[in-house]
Amino acid sequence: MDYLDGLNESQRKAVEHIDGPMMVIAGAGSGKTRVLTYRIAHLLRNGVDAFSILALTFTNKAAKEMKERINSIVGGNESMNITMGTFHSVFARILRYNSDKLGYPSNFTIYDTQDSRSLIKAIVKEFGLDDKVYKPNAVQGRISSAKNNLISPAAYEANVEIVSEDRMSRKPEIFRIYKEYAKRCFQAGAMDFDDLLYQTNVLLRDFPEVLHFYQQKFKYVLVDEYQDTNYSQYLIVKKLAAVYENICVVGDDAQSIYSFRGANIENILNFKKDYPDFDMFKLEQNYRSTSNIVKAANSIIKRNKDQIQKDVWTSNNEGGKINIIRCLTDNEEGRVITNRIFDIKQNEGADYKDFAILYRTNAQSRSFEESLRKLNLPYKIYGGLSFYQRKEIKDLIAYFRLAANPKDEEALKRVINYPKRGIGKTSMDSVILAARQYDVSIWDVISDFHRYPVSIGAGARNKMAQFALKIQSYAAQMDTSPAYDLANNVAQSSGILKDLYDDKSPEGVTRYENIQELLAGIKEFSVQQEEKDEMGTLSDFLIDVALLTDADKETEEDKNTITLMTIHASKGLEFPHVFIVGLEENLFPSQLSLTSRTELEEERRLFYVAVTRAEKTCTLSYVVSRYRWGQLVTAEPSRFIDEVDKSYVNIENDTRGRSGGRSLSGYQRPSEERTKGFGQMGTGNRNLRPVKETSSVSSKSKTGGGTTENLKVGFNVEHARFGKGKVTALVGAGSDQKATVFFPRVGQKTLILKFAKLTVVE
Ligand SMILES: Nc1ncnc2c1ncn2[C@@H]1O[C@H](COP(=O)(O)OP(=O)(O)OP(=O)(O)O)[C@@H](O)[C@H]1O
Ligand SMILES: [Mg+2]
Repeated sequence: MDYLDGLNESQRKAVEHIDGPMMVIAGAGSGKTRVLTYRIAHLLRNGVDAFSILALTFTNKAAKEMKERINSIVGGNESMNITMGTFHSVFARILRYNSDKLGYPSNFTIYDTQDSRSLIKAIVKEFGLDDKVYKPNAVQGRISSAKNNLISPAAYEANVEIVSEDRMSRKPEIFRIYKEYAKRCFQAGAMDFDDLLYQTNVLLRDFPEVLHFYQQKFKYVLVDEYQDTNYSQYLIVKKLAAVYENICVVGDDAQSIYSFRGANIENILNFKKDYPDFDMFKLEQNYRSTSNIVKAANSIIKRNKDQIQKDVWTSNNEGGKINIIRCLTDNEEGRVITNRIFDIKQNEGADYKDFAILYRTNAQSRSFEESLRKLNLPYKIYGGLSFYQRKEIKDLIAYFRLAANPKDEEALKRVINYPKRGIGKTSMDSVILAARQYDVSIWDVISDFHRYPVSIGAGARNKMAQFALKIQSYAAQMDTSPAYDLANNVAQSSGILKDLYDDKSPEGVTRYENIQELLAGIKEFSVQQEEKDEMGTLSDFLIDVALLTDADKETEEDKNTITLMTIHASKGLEFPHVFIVGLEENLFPSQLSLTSRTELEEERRLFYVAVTRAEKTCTLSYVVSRYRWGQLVTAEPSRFIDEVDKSYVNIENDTRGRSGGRSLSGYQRPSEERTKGFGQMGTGNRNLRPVKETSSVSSKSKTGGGTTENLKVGFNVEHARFGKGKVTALVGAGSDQKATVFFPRVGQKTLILKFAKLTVVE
């Protein structure tokens, strides 16, 4: 079969467009990413050299999948030679080849968000500023936004408008912090995430021969998720495509959700200005979702004023309605959703990987983790505290970073006295102070006390010098040893492995195992590199690690697991069954977004993104009270629930007015103890109108003793064969209502109430 047969008429036209600028703006699930993939395959089929293609994707995982798909269409492994990945990972590599021009070492460090924050914190402290006013987060946001708009420290300081904005927000010293921050990153041979784009712009601006080289190399440029590019990214793409103008961008203005990171929807409008003769393609048929989901999503997004008109339709089945579940607490939400997943899996033979739980903030994952773990269901959390952010992993990686770039100050400060080698804080403070006075990096001082004398005790000085020697010996092996050999050597001789091995507490054992896992990962990296006939240094490995996006952190055994992630990270992905949780005012939409229409519209786009991830079923949930910031707060259902057209919605367990005195049974949840007087559930139910009345349990299911009428999650029940148990979830209504019950004797069962002989017991 011809590969073009896998496309509809409009998609095919877009794919067959080879030369000249083009743009596809189309709704979710309409095949934009598919068009991009097929278009690359089509280019290759038409004799375009793989080396001349640059494709920018939202995650590295998406790039990997795209390559596999291209290979399956074209045959062979030509896709290996395409430059493809996220903006950050593609340009980090380009910067590595050219770093000397910018005065950076080729093994420059990439500072993660935590590194940046700790550096900002240190600067605020050194400047004697109040860190309650100059909060690292806020300052970092400001610096990041400056960089993404290509505003240098000098330009920042000279910009009257910006400086007066800072003054208005009572942070007039940000320009000084920015300047010092940029200087210190440079001294440390480090770039933060924004620098990867900022410095690429500097490189292409100040070195015409470099620009020329890449313009000639990348004759075809393709960008997915174009609506979320920021100014810095826009300009890179514009410069690279300036000669051949073979540029293809695909996106959906209705899914622009990264404006807080400087993403600029105007880039879509700029495209029209930059390439007046561009060809525009529209895709309107959605292939992903049931028609109920597509229609519900349309009804959400049409409330936004700022959008390009689109008509998305589908010929897929109608499917079920969007379910809305109300829970009392976040813990109950965890249980109910988990049980629902369990049921769908049992009844439909779905795989774990068919399910996604999407939330607004990472902190919401806890209750789901707990209940998934209880039921022993495999899951994977993307984002949040990932493997690479664990202390022991960061410690060992800090050694790797130093081996690649000894000037990396954040890494140096982290491990100069770990494992303990008797270098105290006072000596370190003196060294840091001296480094500032000599205007060099800490590394310069400790590796050459003759040149940079510091008045500290001889003992401390010796220990620091020994540490420097150790790092130098690692650094010497960087370019000659395969990643795994050096990593293993560092893990042993730094003393980290021994330190963790000696700790026999369960946590210590886990940490030791984590280090082994990291080493195993590096081993795998080394083997893969060898297969490509490359050595693969530890510093190559570090780039891969530093630029993993939230959706990338997946290992082999993660493949068939339930996905937990933020909506932001879910962009571009699809799952048969999607649960969007925590639909409450001040959480989603987020409290911070309630001050302006544009911000509220961005939250609504986020909601649209979430709903359009679903293929077969989409479930929304909200709770009446939730623990936030260590306190129980009463929540109101999100306005977004109300905004979905009622014809596509099924409100499931609306139990208003029926909660009576039996709302919370004794052992239902520990939260009850935490919340005396928490009895007025339903008060938060403000805007919700039940679509259909649901009776909790058919009263005909009376059996023997207590009846199961008004059965609720948390009730103790007894079953003739299974014995005593506890209700963990209720699903459906009327004669179809089912209860999931955990029986200590036999495990969990889902029972149809009209058949099951259940008795409520105290
Ligand atoms: N012509 C087609 N025939 C069959 N399946 C298709 C066709 N076009 C797209 N699909 C499928 O529909 C789903 C959505 O496509 P794709 O992910 O490319 O959409 P998208 O527009 O990029 O979505 P998003 O806006 O969420 O990024 C995918 O599973 C894709 O394989
Ligand atoms: Mg896509």
